[in-house]
Amino acid sequence: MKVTVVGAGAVGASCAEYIAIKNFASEVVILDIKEGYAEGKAMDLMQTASLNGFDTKVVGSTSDYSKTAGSDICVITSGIPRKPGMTREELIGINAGIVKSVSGSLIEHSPNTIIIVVSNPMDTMTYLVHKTTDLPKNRIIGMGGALDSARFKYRLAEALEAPISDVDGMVIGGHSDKGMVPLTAHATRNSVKVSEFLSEERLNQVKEDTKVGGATLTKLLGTSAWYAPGAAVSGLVQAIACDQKKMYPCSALLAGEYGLNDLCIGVPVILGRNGIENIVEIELSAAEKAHMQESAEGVKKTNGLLEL
Ligand SMILES: NC(=O)C1=CN([C@@H]2O[C@H](COP(=O)(O)OP(=O)(O)OC[C@H]3O[C@@H](n4cnc5c(N)ncnc54)[C@H](O)[C@@H]3O)[C@@H](O)[C@H]2O)C=CC1
Ligand SMILES: O=C([O-])CC(=O)C(=O)O
Repeated sequence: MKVTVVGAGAVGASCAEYIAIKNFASEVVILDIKEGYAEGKAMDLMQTASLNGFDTKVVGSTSDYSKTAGSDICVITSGIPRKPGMTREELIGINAGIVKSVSGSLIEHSPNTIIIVVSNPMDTMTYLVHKTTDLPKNRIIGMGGALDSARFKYRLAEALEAPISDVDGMVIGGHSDKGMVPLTAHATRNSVKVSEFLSEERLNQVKEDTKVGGATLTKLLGTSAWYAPGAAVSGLVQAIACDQKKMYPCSALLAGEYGLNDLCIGVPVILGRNGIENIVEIELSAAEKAHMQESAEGVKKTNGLLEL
């Protein structure tokens, strides 16, 4: 199992590290345009192999896509992150060009690959890859919901004063400050609805804190987060590589599911060796449906800025 990660920055390096530590891939190639940067990150990571007990070979490459040839899974993290006060949507001008050229180069060397898009604005960048490549739709996946759901569980556990392992919950919708739809009515603590323990007001606070999870960290760090994004990507990569058939909310191209068409947005999917093996349609309340519709309108507005 060969995995390529484009972008050796904060998220790319974190994701490569988690994939290597989990020890399910034979090779991880990290590629960046900054001379020597990916080679340096790869060497540093390889020097953790004996300490962390993994056999995955980590290779760095400066813009040489021949090293990525035959990758089963490619992750795109190349592009600029936001700074405090910015929205993810503001990154489209620079990141669209990067994601388009990177996905083309990856597919040229790995025509059978599955692509996971991370660069922001992620739902629109995922749509861009669908529109500008010939890959079948099950092989283009956007990562956002897995991260947003992890943040939702963190906030739920905080409110419940419970260990995170007691908590389950999912976030669907667009990966944006306003577009996320945390499914509070479905969230549970050991299969008991969290609404049995938390007031509507507290649950609304959890929802709002979840939606601005990325912005909160960007304000604290001066740039956007990397540990949880890297861990979330590695979870998706492992689900595909190990054919786990796990359900994650991912940005998928919709054709009628959830009453939505011709956009990529976060919905629950089953991930296995073929990428998105199924889109799961769950029953939403009237309020959740309305929020999902509003979220889709936001994503479509950003998609409209693409020069296709
Ligand atoms: N979808 C999600 O949940 C998340 C998305 N992100 C997004 O991921 C992206 C990366 O974030 P960071 O790693 O923090 O940024 P970073 O600035 O640390 O790293 C980005 C790397 O991409 C490289 N790069 C730029 N153009 C390239 C090209 N054409 N080919 C190869 N490499 C290229 C840069 O040299 C840099 O090393 C940002 O757009 C950020 O908004 C970040 C966190 C979560
Ligand atoms: O907040 C950002 O810009 C990066 C990101 O998507 C996240 O951490 O959720």
